[in-house]
Amino acid sequence: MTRRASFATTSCKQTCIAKIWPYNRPGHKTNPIVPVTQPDPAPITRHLRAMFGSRLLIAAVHHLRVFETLRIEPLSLAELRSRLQLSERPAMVLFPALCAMGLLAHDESERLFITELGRFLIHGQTPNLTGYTGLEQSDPGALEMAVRLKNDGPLDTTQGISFVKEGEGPSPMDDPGLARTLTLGLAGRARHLSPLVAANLSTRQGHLLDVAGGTGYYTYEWLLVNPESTATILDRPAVLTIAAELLDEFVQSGRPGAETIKGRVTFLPGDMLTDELPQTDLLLAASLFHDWPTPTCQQLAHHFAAALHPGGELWVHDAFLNDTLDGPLAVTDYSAQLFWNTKGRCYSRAEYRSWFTQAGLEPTQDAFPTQMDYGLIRARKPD
Ligand SMILES: C[S@@+](CC[C@H](N)C(=O)[O-])C[C@H]1O[C@@H](n2cnc3c(N)ncnc32)[C@H](O)[C@@H]1O
Repeated sequence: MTRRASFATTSCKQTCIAKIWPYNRPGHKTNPIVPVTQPDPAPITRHLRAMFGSRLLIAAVHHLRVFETLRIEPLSLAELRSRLQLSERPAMVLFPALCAMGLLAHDESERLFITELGRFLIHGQTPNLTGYTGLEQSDPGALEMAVRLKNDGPLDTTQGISFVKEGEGPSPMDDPGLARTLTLGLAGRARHLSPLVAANLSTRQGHLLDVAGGTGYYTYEWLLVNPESTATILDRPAVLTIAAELLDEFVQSGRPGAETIKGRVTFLPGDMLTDELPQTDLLLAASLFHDWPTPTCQQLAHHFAAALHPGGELWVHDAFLNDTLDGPLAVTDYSAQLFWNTKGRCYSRAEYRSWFTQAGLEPTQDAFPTQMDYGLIRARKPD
C-alpha cells in the first residue's frame, strides 16, 4: 500500500474516536477499569517514523542502486542480497519497505521485481524521477542510512546501542542518566497502551514475569485487573530505579486497587540473556524482540519457554510485518527506525511463530490489535 493510501485510511481513524479492541473477547473477562474508547495516537508515530522510510527510499535509489540491479530481471531475495552485499537484517528492513511503498513486489516464484510505479526510479528510464529524488541524495540522514544498510548498523558502536545490554560492553541502559532518558521516553507509549494490553492478556490468578519491563506500566495495569496475582519485573538496575518511582506514583493515583500493587511486585535486576529466569504462569515480552537480531530472538524464545510452567503462556506485544513481507507501511517505517536505533527490526508473526515452535511452545493463530500499530500474539507451553 502506498503511503498516501495508508495515511488516508488513518485519517479516518484520526478524526473518529477509534474503537479499542473488544474487551468482551469470548472467554475473557471484561475489564471494568479501562475506558472503552480513546483515540489512537498512531498518526503521530506514523508521521515520526516516515522519516526513516524516506531515508530508506533515497538510500535504495541513489546509494545502493537497487532499481538498477533489478531492472534486467526479477531476483530472489538471496540473489538480490548477494548482488547488493546486504546482510539479512538490512535486507529484511529494506525490501519489505520498498514493497510497502508499492515500488517492488513479489512474483509467483517469490522473486522481487520492479512495479510500474517503481520504474520511475530507474536511472535513464524516460520519464523518471531520479533527478528529483536525487536532490535529496546528500541528506545526512539518507547518507547515514546507506552506511548502516551496508554495514548492518552504525560504524561506531563504542558507546553501546540504545535499549540493548549484551555482554560486558557498555550499555546506555546501565548509565543512570541515559537509562532515565530512554525509559521515560517510552513512558507515554507504555502508559497509553498498557491498559489495552492488560485487558487482552489472560486473566488468571498466578504470576506474571514482565521481561525487560522498562517503566513497569504493563505489569501495574495487569495487577489491577488480577487482584490475586503477583508479578516480577526484570530489567537493568538503572531502569528499575525509574520503574520503582513510577510505581510509587501509580500506587498514589487513587485508582481502585492501586494501593495493593506495591506488595505484589518484585523488581529483579538482571540480564535476561544470561540469567536463569524465575518460573512463571505468564511471560510478557513487550517491545522486546524488536531490539534484537534473529539469532538472539531464537535464543530468547528458548530461554522464555524454559521459564514457563506447563500450561503457561508467552505473550508478545509488538508491531508485526505482514507474513508476506510487503508491509504494512506503518510497520516497515517502524522497522527502519528500529534498524537505525537498535540491534533489531520488526518481524512477521510467522517469524515469531517459527521461533516459538522451535522452542517447544504452541503458538496460537490469535492476533489482538491494541493501538499505535501494535498487537498481541501468544504461544502456550504444553501441559
Ligand atoms: C524497548 S524497551 C521496552 C520496555 C518495555 N517492555 C516497554 O514496552 O515499554 C527494552 C528494554 O529492554 C531492557 N533490556 C535490554 N537488554 C537487557 C538485558 N540484557 N537484560 C534485561 N533487560 C534488558 C532495556 O533496559 C529496556 O528497558
